[in-house]
Amino acid sequence: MLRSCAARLRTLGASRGGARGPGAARRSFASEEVVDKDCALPNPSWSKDLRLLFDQFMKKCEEGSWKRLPSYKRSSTQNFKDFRTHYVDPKLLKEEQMSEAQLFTRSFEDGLGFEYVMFCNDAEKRVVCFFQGGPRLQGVPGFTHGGAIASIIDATVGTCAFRAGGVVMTANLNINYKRPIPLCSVVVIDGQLDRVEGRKFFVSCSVRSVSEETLYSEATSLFIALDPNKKLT
Ligand SMILES: CCCCCCCCCCCCCC(=O)SCCNC(=O)CCNC(=O)[C@H](O)C(C)(C)COP(=O)(O)OP(=O)(O)OC[C@H]1O[C@@H](n2cnc3c(N)ncnc32)[C@H](O)[C@@H]1OP(=O)(O)O
Repeated sequence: MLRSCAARLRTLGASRGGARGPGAARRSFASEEVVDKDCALPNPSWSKDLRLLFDQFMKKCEEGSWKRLPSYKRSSTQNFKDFRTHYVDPKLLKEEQMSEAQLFTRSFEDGLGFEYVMFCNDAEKRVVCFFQGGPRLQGVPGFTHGGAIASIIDATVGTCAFRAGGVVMTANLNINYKRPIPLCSVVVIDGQLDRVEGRKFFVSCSVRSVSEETLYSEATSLFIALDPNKKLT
């Protein structure tokens, strides 16, 4: 699996006209189309497994019960603009740093970090994420770092809570790591909103292999919908 992952990355580099120096990477990053690119679509680094799952669920979207969630390096939706003005103390915001800010799970070059796509089924209160962790997410040799797994779990269960409760933040995330995830393999994260108590959204998820034979991790979480009358800091 690792060899095919490295091979895919080599072709990716070639398809981009070879290696790029940091300047080139930053130049391409700075251009608007890169920042506004929908990252939740296939790119050359996606494995066959990830493309197959994507195609399967795109068919479900045509049937109407599921919806693919676009994903960007930076979110310019009104929700997040309100978030910043409403909840963040302007003294904490250093504009020059904020101009570089982007979603952590979208801050790696194609294929090196988090390759993923999420689909939601609001009727079932579910969000499913197909995740391929790249070579920059290594923990122990050959396996995905536990913090990277926690990040993609947080994003998946967080999106589940967000769809039900709007602007939420993670208050608690408990993960049981049952089996290590081989680096560059594809896993299925199935998030389910379990219950809502006022501003508290309880979401759980499983992380399984594509064949569903291996249960890698299980998690429970609590997200809190932000109180418009409370500052965060
Ligand atoms: C449109 C664009 C789409 C994009 C989609 C992207 C979606 C991404 C989604 C996001 C993905 C990434 C998300 C991230 O990565 S968010 C980043 C990580 N999280 C944080 O930094 C949050 C830090 N914590 C806080 O800011 C506050 O504690 C919050 C805001 C969470 C609550 O402070 P607030 O002052 O508002 O509320 P409260 O303290 O009155 O508590 C309220 C109730 O909750 C109960 N409680 C609180 N904490 C815990 C706990 N640990 N266990 C059990 N219970 C807890 C508490 O007892 C009370 O219960 P009750 O007395 O009412 O019964």
